[in-house]
Amino acid sequence: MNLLWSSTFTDALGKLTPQEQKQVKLTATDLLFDPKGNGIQLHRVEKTQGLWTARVSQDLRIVLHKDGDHTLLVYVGHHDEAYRWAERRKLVQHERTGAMQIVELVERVEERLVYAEKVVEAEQAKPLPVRKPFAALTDDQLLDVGVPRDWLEPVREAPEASVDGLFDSLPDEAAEALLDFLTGGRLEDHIALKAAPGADPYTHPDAQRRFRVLDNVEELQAALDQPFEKWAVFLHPAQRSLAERDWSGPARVTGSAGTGKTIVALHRAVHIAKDEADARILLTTFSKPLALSLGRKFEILTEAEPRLREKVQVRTLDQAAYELHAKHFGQPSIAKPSQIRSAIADAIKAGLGEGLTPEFLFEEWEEVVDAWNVTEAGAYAVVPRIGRRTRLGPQQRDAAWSVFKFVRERLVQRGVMTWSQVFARVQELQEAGEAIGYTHVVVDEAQDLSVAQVKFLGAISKGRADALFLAGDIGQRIFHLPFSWTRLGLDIRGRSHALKVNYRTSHQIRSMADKLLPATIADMDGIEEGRRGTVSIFDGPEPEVVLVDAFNQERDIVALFIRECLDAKMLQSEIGVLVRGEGQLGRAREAIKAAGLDVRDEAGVAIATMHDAKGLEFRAVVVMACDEDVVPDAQRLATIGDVADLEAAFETERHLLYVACTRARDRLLVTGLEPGSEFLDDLTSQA
Ligand SMILES: Nc1ncnc2c1ncn2[C@@H]1O[C@H](COP(=O)(O)OP(=O)(O)OP(=O)(O)O)[C@@H](O)[C@H]1O
Repeated sequence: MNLLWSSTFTDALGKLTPQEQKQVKLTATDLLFDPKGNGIQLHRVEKTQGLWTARVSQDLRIVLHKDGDHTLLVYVGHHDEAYRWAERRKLVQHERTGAMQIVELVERVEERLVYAEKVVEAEQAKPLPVRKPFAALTDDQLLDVGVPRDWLEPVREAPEASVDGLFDSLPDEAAEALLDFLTGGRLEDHIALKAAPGADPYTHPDAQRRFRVLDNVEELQAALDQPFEKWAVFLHPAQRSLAERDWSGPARVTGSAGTGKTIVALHRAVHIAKDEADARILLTTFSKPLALSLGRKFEILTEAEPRLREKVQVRTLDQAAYELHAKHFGQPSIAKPSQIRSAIADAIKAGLGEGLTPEFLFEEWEEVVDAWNVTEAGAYAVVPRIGRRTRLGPQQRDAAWSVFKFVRERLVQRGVMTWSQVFARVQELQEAGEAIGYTHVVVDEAQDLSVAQVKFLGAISKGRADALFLAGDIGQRIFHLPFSWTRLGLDIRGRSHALKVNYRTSHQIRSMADKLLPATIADMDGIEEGRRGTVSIFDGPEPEVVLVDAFNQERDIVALFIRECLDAKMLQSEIGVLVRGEGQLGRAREAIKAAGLDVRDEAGVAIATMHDAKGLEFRAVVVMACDEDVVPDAQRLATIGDVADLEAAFETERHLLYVACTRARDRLLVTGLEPGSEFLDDLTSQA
């Protein structure tokens, strides 16, 4: 006997009070021990075959589906409402795909009446004919993407204005396919897998996104104990397949912001931990706040199986390299950027680096000399100056090298080393076959890896086919100039796959943010990432872009927006105000104060720079201070020493605005002073 639960049960449970949730937990646990429900009062739901209710308390009922070997928890709610829910649904195996679906009954009569009324009204007013976007689709086309047979006609008859309601009623796989079709995609890209005859309808990939088999009582209790996170259980088939595949080499999951790449990385780590007895996994990312957040999610995911935690370490990649260095060579003392700058300044004072600016030399050090760990003049003459397009003649190279030699000597004198040097030494360990303590590395936010980090990971990927799994979005690269991974020994060609369902951001906000980036972005290895064809799973209000003439006008508009969000029952902590840099944080604070709130309140409205916002999400976001000289950051662009690098830096500024806008779930407001950031023209374009 199998006990399963569905995502609809999870949603309904989340709406009950903690006290009610406890009562449900007791009854659900009883059902696990007694799936036949002998000791529990069960009642058949008269109008629907296979559905029953189980009594939790005088008022609460769990709705169950019982069929052969399976008992499925589908819903929970107060008596009348639970029955109403059950009477309007049935569970059926889809005739074409073989996936089990919860199908809403089509209320044909009622619909026809409403529709007829609309037609009459429409005739009276003589408006344009009603557009039905799916009218021409055949039964086969619709069945192939998982539309239930009962819904073929209602789908074809649905007027464009009512498609949102239609999508709410359809199984997710069908809704996603039709939504993509509506926005220019192809239904052929969504043809569902067909299960083998006689296969368990609950194990179909589309069924697994809504149903979960409970293996043991710990799993049920863990799921019921805490505010239940859907991502921990109900993966999209594409997410599950990437997390659980047997990869033949290093692999990468891509996808635009909010498509669940982090979720896949987490599930990948858990999958390896479950699958491989001797696995030692490093689950990592680039910043401490992101590593903390990854760690918290990992705890949630392993709630039912805490023993898996012994196999996984969550920390930043720098921290992991630091620890390895400390263990094998002693604790490194890391050089600060200010030390490098002052060494360059001293070298110039000493007459070195003739004709080259300190800024150019610093960037050359960061992007080329240190990044590639170039230690000799000969190597500098041949190093691929990727990302640097200003050519250096032999004399300039010599002049530059004299500075870098000086800097290297200075670092040795001071007993400090750069991160690149730390990674290079740890990489040598790995290449020499020393056990570095990790069998697998799972990296989130991989678009922002440095050259030295990619080289190190490249060495790890040689160890075993499935040693390395990366998650990242090239469109969100905000820290480094682009470079080729393949040239550094990390080859993911043929193993990079994009996710297309956005779980975080409303359709309206995502569509607007997408306009900031081209439809396709290629990385330096020529791997193309198509960004179109992504669908959001929910709708929301249109985002707004407002430009004003004065700071106080902007402040008042933002304050009003925050008040509106609070009136709409959002918590303060669910609202974020994001700005380009430290210099604009004051504007954010003023707006929050003007909304009558305390800026020091830890649980208050969050304020962050766009860089720090990476990895965060809020129900409402204000991207503030998008002025002409702030986004892109005019000061930063002015200090770029290599003129040819300007273009690449300009792109990272665009990425930053994309990252900021895509932190929003339901509401987005973008503000600035007239004439505003040039990127806002793209954001508001009609294309
Ligand atoms: N299968 C799922 N079911 C429910 N929610 C999901 C699922 N996958 C992802 N989410 C939710 O969608 C949101 C975005 O997920 P996640 O942070 O993994 O996306 P991402 O692609 O890594 O985003 P970014 O590129 O902005 O870092 C999160 O709130 C996450 O919990």
